[in-house]
Amino acid sequence: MTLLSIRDLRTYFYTEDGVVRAINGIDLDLEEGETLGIIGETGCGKTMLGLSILRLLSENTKVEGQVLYRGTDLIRLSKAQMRKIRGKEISMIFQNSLSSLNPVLTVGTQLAEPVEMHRHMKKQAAKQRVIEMLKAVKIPSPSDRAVEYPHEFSGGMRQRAMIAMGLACTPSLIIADEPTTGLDVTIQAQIIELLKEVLEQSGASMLLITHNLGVASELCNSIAVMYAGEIIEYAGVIDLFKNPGHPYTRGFFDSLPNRGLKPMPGTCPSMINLPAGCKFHPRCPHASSRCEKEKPDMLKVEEKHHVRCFLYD
Ligand SMILES: Nc1ncnc2c1ncn2[C@@H]1O[C@H](COP(=O)(O)OP(=O)(O)OP(=O)(O)O)[C@@H](O)[C@H]1O
Ligand code: NI
Repeated sequence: MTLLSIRDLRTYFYTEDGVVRAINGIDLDLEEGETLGIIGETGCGKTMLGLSILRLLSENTKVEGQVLYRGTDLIRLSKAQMRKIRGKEISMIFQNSLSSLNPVLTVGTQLAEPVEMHRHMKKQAAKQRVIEMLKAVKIPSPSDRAVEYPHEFSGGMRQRAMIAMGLACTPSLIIADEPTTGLDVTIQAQIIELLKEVLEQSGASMLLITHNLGVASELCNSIAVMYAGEIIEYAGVIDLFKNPGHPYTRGFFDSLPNRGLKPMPGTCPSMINLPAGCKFHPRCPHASSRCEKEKPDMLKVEEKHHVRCFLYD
């Protein structure tokens, strides 16, 4: 069953400098129980995609298209209806756990909040649930830790607490934005193991936003590669690593430390002045005059492997 269907999603910011086109027509399907990775260079719109799905954007933003969650278009829900979905049906685990947690509230109080709100639990029951949650993410002495403040937690423990918060109301979909970034390698591995375990136990689907390909390969079934607010390649995880099709994906892989550290020439285009045609053409070693004028569709190179590039036309 398809849990989430995104159709022609577009997210624009209206700024003094002009319109920032952060998401430019994204189509994606996420199946029940699937983990889909969203990868790409910094600034390509990964976080904006997550925030657009949950409608966590500021007033100067316009979101167009459809985000169908179990057939309901989230874009068209009222703010009150959206609040009922957020945290309960779909939750988000953010990049920086220190800035996402409130420094003046204990970890336990913060974890209890969504439980009390969505599950209508009384204070005492919610407290019990918080301790269970901390236990589930393997935080030692959970009842002692629940009364501590975020700064008393180490980075790894805080990220565990964030995951616990994301799971508090047993959501069907978790959007995790760089859940291991900033943690040292050993802790990173522990958090990946923990995410694997919780996904297996809960059966939840996950949209995993990351530029860490190691993390993506450990957790994802399939991967969508983003460039300048578009998906330019989509494939099963093994297929993508074996046969990256888009010149951007290949360049991105080659630029990584474990794959040669060969820097890709140029930078991501400004989202205010996007190039015509294929948005990657100014940086592409294979660009032809067609690429300057025409935007390629997603072309099928193999079963479940699509690439937005005329090389496959
Ligand atoms: N509030 C805002 N107003 C205007 N532009 C914004 C705003 N927030 C983000 N942007 C722009 O939207 C684009 C996409 O940003 P986004 O944060 O989604 O990138 P990202 O892929 O998540 O990058 P990173 O890997 O660094 O987290 C960027 O060009 C950014 O400058
Ligand atoms: Ni981001």
